[in-house]
Amino acid sequence: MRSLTALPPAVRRLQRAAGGQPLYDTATTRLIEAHALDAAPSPSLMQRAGAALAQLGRAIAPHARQVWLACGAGNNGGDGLQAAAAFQAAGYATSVHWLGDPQRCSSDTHAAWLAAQKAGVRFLDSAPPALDAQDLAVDALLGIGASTRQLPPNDPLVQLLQWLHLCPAPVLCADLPTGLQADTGQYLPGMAFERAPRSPRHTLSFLTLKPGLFTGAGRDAAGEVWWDDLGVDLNQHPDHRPCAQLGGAMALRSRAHASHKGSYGDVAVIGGEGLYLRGMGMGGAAVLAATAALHHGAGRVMLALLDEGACQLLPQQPELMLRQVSALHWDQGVVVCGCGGGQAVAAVLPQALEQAHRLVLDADALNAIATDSALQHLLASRAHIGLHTILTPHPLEAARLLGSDTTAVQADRLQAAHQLSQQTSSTVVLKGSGSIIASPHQLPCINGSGNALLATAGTGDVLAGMVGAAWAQGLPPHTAAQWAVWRHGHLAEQWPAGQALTAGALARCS
Ligand SMILES: NC(=O)C1=CN([C@@H]2O[C@H](COP(=O)(O)OP(=O)(O)OC[C@H]3O[C@@H](n4cnc5c(N)ncnc54)[C@H](O)[C@@H]3O)[C@@H](O)[C@H]2O)[C@@H](O)CC1
Ligand SMILES: [K+]
Repeated sequence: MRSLTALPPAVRRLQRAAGGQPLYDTATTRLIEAHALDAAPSPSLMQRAGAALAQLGRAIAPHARQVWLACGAGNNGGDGLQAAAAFQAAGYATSVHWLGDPQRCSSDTHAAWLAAQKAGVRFLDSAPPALDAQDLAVDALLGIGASTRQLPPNDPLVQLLQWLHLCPAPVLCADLPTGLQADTGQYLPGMAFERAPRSPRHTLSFLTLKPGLFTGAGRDAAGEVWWDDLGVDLNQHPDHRPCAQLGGAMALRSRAHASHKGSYGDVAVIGGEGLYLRGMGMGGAAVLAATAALHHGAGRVMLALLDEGACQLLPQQPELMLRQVSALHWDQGVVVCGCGGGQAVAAVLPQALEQAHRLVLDADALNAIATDSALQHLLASRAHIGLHTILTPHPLEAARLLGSDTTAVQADRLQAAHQLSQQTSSTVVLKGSGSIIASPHQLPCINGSGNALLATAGTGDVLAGMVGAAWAQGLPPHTAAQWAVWRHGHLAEQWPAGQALTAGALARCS
């Protein structure tokens, strides 16, 4: 049994329920650190970081006999050395690989090196001790000071990283997993492994929470994320502005007894290219979006299939009202356009872009807009005439709209979502691990829920329907997107073990 009662109040396990936590980029974290260091705190920030690592380490691995710490040459390594002194003082057999040099390190790290020596920590220069699953390893090689450089395969840092990767004991990362970039959630070149690590990961982030822990490769790299502000007030200076916030649990408003279907808005889904057009029926995607909108609380859901009236009734979901596009009321409710729209959706987009008051654009609608400058102009003009739009691209769709490529989008997901939001004056949901929600003039949000069960066909259509449902029920667009993305991920997290997640089942979940 893990006991977390020994943790000091400043060390907080990040609960998914704690949405709204501010996230800070490296430049701002450095500013906060500099202001804090100016006050010459005692104990020093590094001593606090080391003590917090040791305390969390003891909670993660309460039956550890041995603790091994891989410490780099910079201050991240200094945090590790302070932790080593604390582990040794607490009675653990503690050993360290340190890549630093007492003649060349910072004064804080020098003090940490002296503390570790005084405590009796063993300094190693050959293989690490044989650890088992009860023991603990600490990654204190690189933190926010990591920079791109070419390391030869026999470089000691590369070797230590490999040992950490193959280590059977859980690994506690000091501040950041080594090589993960704090601002983007991408690994530095040469620092990523193809296979998942052998043991669980925890990360204790110091001073601030960093966006890179929650998006891109960050969630896999960091494992469970913890945070210690080291006793520093992050709000002490107006320049300490977060770059994003972490999205968490949200609830829709409770329903008044005296309400009716009109109180919860309409969603109209347009999509589902017919089989006759190119031999590929895509009605399922539109049905999934509409079903999800229905099961997530929209008062009424209309479905306009782009199949020339081939489908006349949906016996499996009779609540969905079939409509022709010409019969839709563009000024009412929310229009979700694009799911399974194929090539047929291009024909309805001019009208949707010009007339739909609240428009969610997904999938093929985004692809059609990316290749048509007239549609791009219509999209960008919507905000100027009081019409609102939410885009739900995956990285490739975002790349097409931005005229870039997936690698560039993934290299800085926050920036890509921000740029697309500015370019289109829309709320953007950039999907993927750690989905980003960005809107003009709002702090972006990184969603904290979800798992790889969602990596199956149709889950994006379900999300588009859920966004539409939340928006139709009266949430503002940014909040509606946040709610839907969080809920979508949360449902996947709650999915019964051993049961396959299908988009159809997800759409019916609420
Ligand atoms: N100064 C302090 O008192 C505090 C420091 N803190 C820690 O300090 C860290 C930042 O320290 P630093 O600025 O020294 O940076 P790091 O310790 O993260 O990294 C810098 C060191 O790594 C080397 N390095 C960088 N990129 C490399 C690469 N690709 N391959 C090999 N070596 C590389 C540099 O030459 C330098 O020696 C934070 O992440 C945090 O862990 C925090 O605990 C707050 C308190
Ligand atoms: K680290």
